Amino acid sequence: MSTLTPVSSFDDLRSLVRQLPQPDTAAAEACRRHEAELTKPAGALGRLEELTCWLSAWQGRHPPRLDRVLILVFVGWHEIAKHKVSAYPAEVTDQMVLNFQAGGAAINQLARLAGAELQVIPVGQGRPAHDFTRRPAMSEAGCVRALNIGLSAVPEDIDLLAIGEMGIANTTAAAAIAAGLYGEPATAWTGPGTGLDTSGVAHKAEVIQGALDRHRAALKDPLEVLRYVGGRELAAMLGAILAARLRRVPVILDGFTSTVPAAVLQALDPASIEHCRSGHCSAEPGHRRLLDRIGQRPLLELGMRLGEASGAAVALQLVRAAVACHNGMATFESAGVSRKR
Ligand SMILES: Cc1cc2ncn([C@H]3O[C@H](COP(=O)(O)O)[C@@H](O)[C@H]3O)c2cc1C
Ligand SMILES: O=C(O)c1cccnc1
Repeated sequence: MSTLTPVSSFDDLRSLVRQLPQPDTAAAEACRRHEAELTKPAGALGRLEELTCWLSAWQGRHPPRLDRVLILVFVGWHEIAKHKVSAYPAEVTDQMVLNFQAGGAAINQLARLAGAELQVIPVGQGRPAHDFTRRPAMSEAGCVRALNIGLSAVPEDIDLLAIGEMGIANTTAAAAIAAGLYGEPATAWTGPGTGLDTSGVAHKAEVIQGALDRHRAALKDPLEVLRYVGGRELAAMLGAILAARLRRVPVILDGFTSTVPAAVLQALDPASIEHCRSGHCSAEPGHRRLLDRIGQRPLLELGMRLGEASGAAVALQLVRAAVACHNGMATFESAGVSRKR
């Protein structure tokens, strides 16, 4: 398998973003033409039809296929957790890694059901992202290491990738990045995460606002925002989304936290996340706001608020439904069905 060359600096990453491959418009066109021949009123499968042509465009083939689907869950640790910004204690992150390995987490069940391989990738275990109320969450070298973990995690022979995360307190980092990226107050992006009450959310927003105020001068550049107030699993997710683009692998995004790295990438180049679709809109209030900002319409809205790629994994069933119809249906001609009058 060919490997993508790791980046050695933020500038290196920026130059990768300037060389992004484009979708295969001929494959997408072949998909649209075939869609029109299938035994149904034109457009009757609604958004499922768009999904198949999106797959064709990025896979560069018609018909699209879903033989190998991969779910990557990046795990990160956060010193910011000590500010009581999560409803759960920091040790849950390690405990959940064991739970993933034992097959007991929600994503283990959903990945199996979706016919997807699941890989859980710890990012900087033993080296939590620093308390960003005091100093940057990561050095540039540390952030680059995390980006490279994501860049190298995407094989070239997969048909579809879903990404997700685990890391107690990472909705704090995600909200801080979103606020920093768009230059907005922390309150606009802060939510309950694992289940804070109203006063807990207010405290979380204060912690984030304090960090934004402290680092204000550094928050002019999207990658610096990620480095100052982010976390290692968020950087790795950005690397994986970028790797997928470079390999022309379509991506399903999960919740608020996994959509934030996509927004950072989009801030570097507005067209850089065209290979991504939002699997669902989570109950974390910042997610709807972020999806509007990056121009994505989620496939599902189920009130899920888990992370772990769980919403993306449920959405994979819709992608499978779309491909099953597109690749399995008869045409008007083959079935002898009359066309529109
Ligand atoms: C048992 C458990 C399993 C999880 N799986 C994902 N998360 C989710 O919750 C965390 C983010 O929320 P916050 O910022 O409020 O800590 C992340 O680990 C995320 O993946 C979980 C959280 C818990 C408690
Ligand atoms: O939307 C998310 O990504 C989310 C929400 C709550 C907890 N963890 C993740």
